[in-house]
Amino acid sequence: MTLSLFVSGSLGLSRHSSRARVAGRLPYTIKRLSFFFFFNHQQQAQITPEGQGRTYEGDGYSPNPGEFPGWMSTIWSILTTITGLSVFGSIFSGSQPQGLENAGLKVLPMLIMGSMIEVGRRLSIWFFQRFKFQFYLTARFSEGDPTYDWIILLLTTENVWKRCKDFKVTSKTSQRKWSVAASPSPETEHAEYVPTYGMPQLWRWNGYWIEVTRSNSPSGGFPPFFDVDGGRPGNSIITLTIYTFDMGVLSKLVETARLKYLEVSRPHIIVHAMDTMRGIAYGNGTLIWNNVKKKAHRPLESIILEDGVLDSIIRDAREFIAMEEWYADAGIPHRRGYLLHGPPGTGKSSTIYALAGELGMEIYSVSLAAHFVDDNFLEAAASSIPKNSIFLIEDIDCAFPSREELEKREASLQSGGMAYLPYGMKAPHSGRDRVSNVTLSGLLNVLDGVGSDEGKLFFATTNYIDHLDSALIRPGRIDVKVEYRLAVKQQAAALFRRFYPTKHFELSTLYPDEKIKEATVQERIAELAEVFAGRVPETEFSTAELQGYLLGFKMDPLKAVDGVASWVERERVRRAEKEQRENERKAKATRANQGPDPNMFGGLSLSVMPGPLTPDTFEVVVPTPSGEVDPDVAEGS
Ligand SMILES: Nc1ncnc2c1ncn2[C@@H]1O[C@H](COP(=O)(O)OP(=O)(O)OP(=O)(O)O)[C@@H](O)[C@H]1O
Repeated sequence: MTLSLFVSGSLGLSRHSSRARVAGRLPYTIKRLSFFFFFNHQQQAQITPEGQGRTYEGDGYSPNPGEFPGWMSTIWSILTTITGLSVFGSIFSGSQPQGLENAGLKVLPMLIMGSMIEVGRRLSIWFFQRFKFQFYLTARFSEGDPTYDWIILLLTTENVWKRCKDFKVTSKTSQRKWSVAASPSPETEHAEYVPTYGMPQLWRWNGYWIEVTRSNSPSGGFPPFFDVDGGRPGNSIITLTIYTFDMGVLSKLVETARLKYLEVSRPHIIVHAMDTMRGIAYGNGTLIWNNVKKKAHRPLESIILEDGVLDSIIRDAREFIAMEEWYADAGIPHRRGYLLHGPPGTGKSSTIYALAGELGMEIYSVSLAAHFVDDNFLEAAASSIPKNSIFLIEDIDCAFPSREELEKREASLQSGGMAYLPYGMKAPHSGRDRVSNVTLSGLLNVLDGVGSDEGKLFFATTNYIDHLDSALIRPGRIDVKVEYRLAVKQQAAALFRRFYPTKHFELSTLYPDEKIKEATVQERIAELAEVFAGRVPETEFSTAELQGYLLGFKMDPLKAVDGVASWVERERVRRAEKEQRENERKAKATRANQGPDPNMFGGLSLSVMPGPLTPDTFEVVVPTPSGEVDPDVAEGS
C-alpha cells in the first residue's frame, strides 16, 4: 500500500483518484516519464561529438541494438504485455465496478514493477551516457584532409593495425598508400599491403586507451563503382575515442602525428592532386586532395639556371615565410605569388619541386583543365590547402585565352568568313576557347581571397606569358615573375658536369686513344664540358633537350662531345621541317576560316557549269574538317 501510494504520488496522481483512473492515466504518465528522461538525454546529445555509436532520430532517442543490456528491455516488454492484457481483460471481462476494482488490484503491483524497471533502465542509460561523455572524447579525421595522413601514419608506425587480417595488395608505385611492412625487408618488396582496417582496434598511447575505428562516409548516392583502400565506396573516416578528461591529450596526439609525418615525408616531395573520379563523386562540396604522390627529393644543385636566378627565388620565399608578423602588422595579406614563364623544358616545374624540398613544404597542384574544376571547386580547393604549403597551377595559360586573345578572335570572326558559317556549325577553334570551367574572374577571386592567405606560396607556370590577362599578373596577385630562357653556354657546361660525376670515371677513359695528359678527372670533365658548351649554340635548345641528348651517352662523355655538333645540325633540320608542316597546317586552317567563296552555300561548294542546271551539271565538293577539299568529289545525282 505504501509503495502504491508512493508511486501514485510520484506519478502525480491524487490519493482520491480511483484505481480505474490510475489504470487509465498510467500509459500517459509513463510517456511523461520517458519524455523527462529523453529530454535530459537530448540536451546531452547536442553537445556530443558525432559518431559515438548511437542514433538520434527526429526528436526521439533510440539506442543502438546491443548498446544497453537487452534483458531489461525484454522484461519490460513482457511486463507491459501482461499488464496491458490484464487491464484490458479485467475491464472487458465484467462490466461491474467490482470486476474493475479486482483487476486494478491485481494489475497495479505489476504496473508499478514494470514502471520501476523502465525508470531504472532509463536512469542507467542516462548515467551511463554521462559517464561516457565525461570520460572520453572523440576525434574524427576525414580522408582528403591533411590531418588524416598525419594520423594514419602514426597508427601505421605504432602498429595499431597489427592484428588486421584483411589487406588490399597493390603493386608499388609512386602513389602514397600507407601500407604496412609485410616482411622483415620491406625495401625489397614489389607489392604494397594496405590494411583495410575493418575492425575497431584498441590502442594504448602514452598511457591512454584509445579506440580506433574506420568507417566510410556515405557516397552521397553516387554509385559505388570505384574503389578505395577498403574496397568500399565513400570517403574514409578514422575515429579516435580517447578515454580521458583532458582535451590536451588530443592536441598532443595530433601534434605528435604531425611531427612524425614531417619527419617521414622530409626525404620526399609530397605532391597532392585531386583525384578525378572522386572529384566527380564528391564535387558537391567535399574536396579530396587524395591523389598523393611521393617524389624523390630534388637537390637545388641539380637545377641549372642562369647565375643568381635560383638564389633569388629561394631568398625571396624564405623572407616571405619569416615575415608573417610584418605582413600582419602592415595589414597586407600574407601571400606571395610567383609566375615562372618561358619555353618548355627550361626547368620551371623542376625549380618548384626543388624549392618545396628545400623549404619543407608540400605541393597542392591543380589543373584548371580538369573538367570537374570550376570556380567554386577551385575556391574550395585553394582554401582547404594547409598553411605553409605551395599552391601550384601549371600551364595557367591553357585554361583560358587572355582578353586580348579573345578580342582578336572576336575581330577575326567579325571580319572573316566565319560570319558566314551556317547555323549550328562551329568555328574550328571554338572548342579550344574554353578548355576550362574556371573563369578568369573566378581565378582572380581565388588569388585575392582566402585561398591564397595564410602563408601560402602561389606558383603558376606558363609557356606564354603574353597569353595571360594583365589583371592576372598584376602585382599583388603575381609578385615575382621569373623568366626562363633556353640554355646559355654556362648552363650547357653545368649540365655536362652534372651528367658526368667524377666518381664514375677513370682518367684513361676520358682521353681518346693514348693521349692522356696530366690532370685530375675533375679537371678533364670540366675541360670536356667547356668544349661541349662551345659546340651548343646559345639560347637555341632547352635544358631538357640537351639533357635528352646527353642521356644517349650516359657513360661516354667523349662521344657526347664528339657527336654534339652533328646533333645540333640534325635538330635544326628537324625543326625546320616541323615549322614548315606547322605553317602549312596554319595556312589550311586560315583558308578554312576565311569562309566560303561567293559560290559557297553552307560550307558546300557549288560549281555551276555552263548550260541548264540539271543534276548532271553540278558537283558537290565536301570540305574535310581541316578545310581541305575531299578528293572524293561526290558527283551530283
Ligand atoms: N634548368 C634546368 N636544370 C635542370 N634540369 C632541367 C632544367 N630544365 C629542364 N630540366 C630537366 O628537363 C626536364 C623537364 O623540366 P621541367 O619540367 O622542369 O621543365 P618546364 O620548364 O617546367 O617544362 P614545361 O613548360 O613543359 O612544363 C626535367 O627532367 C628536368 O630535370
